[in-house]
Amino acid sequence: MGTENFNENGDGQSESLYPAHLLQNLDFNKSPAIFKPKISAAQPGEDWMVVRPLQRSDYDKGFLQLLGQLTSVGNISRKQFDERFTLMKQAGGYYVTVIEDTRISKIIGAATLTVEQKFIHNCSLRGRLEDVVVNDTYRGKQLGKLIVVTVSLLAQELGCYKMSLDCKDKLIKFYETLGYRLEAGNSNAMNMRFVPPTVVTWNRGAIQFSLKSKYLLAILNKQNYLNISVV
Ligand SMILES: CC(=O)SCCNC(=O)CCNC(=O)[C@H](O)C(C)(C)COP(=O)(O)OP(=O)(O)OC[C@H]1O[C@@H](n2cnc3c(N)ncnc32)[C@H](O)[C@@H]1OP(=O)(O)O
Repeated sequence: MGTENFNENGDGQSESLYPAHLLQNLDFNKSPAIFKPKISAAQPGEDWMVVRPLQRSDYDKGFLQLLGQLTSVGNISRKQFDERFTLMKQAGGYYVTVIEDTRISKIIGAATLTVEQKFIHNCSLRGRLEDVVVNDTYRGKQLGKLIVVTVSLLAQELGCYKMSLDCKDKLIKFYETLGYRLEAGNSNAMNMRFVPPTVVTWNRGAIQFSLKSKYLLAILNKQNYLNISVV
């Protein structure tokens, strides 16, 4: 994906992360998920609801606050959001997808498909499902299923040979109804957590040093350049 604008309204505000038309022809009959009543990304069942790619203007539509119902997000400025949006778009492979309640211009559901480029399996593509969340006042109305099936079908459409996810045990049943399987001998998620860099400020007369990496500090300490420790 290049740096095309994907600004389908031409208003400068609705620049999309990826082309919105990719969601219009997804065949929901390919999914084992049961929707009662039947809905799809193109026809989500309510005229005030739209399933679409993340847009730059979603900073003002509560997208980050919605992610806050999933995990800690931090205090992200508009500039930070803009920069991350631009980097994701330039890199390609990021399909952050949202559901908007257009009556109140609020993002009420989200899920991300990331597509990895591989050498294995004949230079294949692998999809990963990340950051699935539905606003708590809209849960239990099929929106979780809708957003997950949307990005899963998108992964298939883009040519991924498989799609993987990590989830809490209590959500295994939810994902099984959507076609995901625990594979015997191949269903362990392992993590290595990295401690965020420690900022240490060192005052020497009028001069102030700030070191952001405890590893750099450790090296300097070892060489006797500094005699301070990480707190
Ligand atoms: C890969 C990842 O990102 S994992 C992280 C998942 N996200 C979270 O945990 C964030 C907090 N939770 C949520 O946002 C929501 O509860 C979601 C996204 C998990 C589900 O959204 P909803 O809109 O409520 O789901 P939806 O209405 O489509 O429910 C589908 C089915 O799953 C079941 N289900 C939904 N949530 C849960 C849950 N937490 N535990 C068990 N079953 C659940 C529902 O009972 C429903 O079953 P049914 O079809 O038999 O009636």
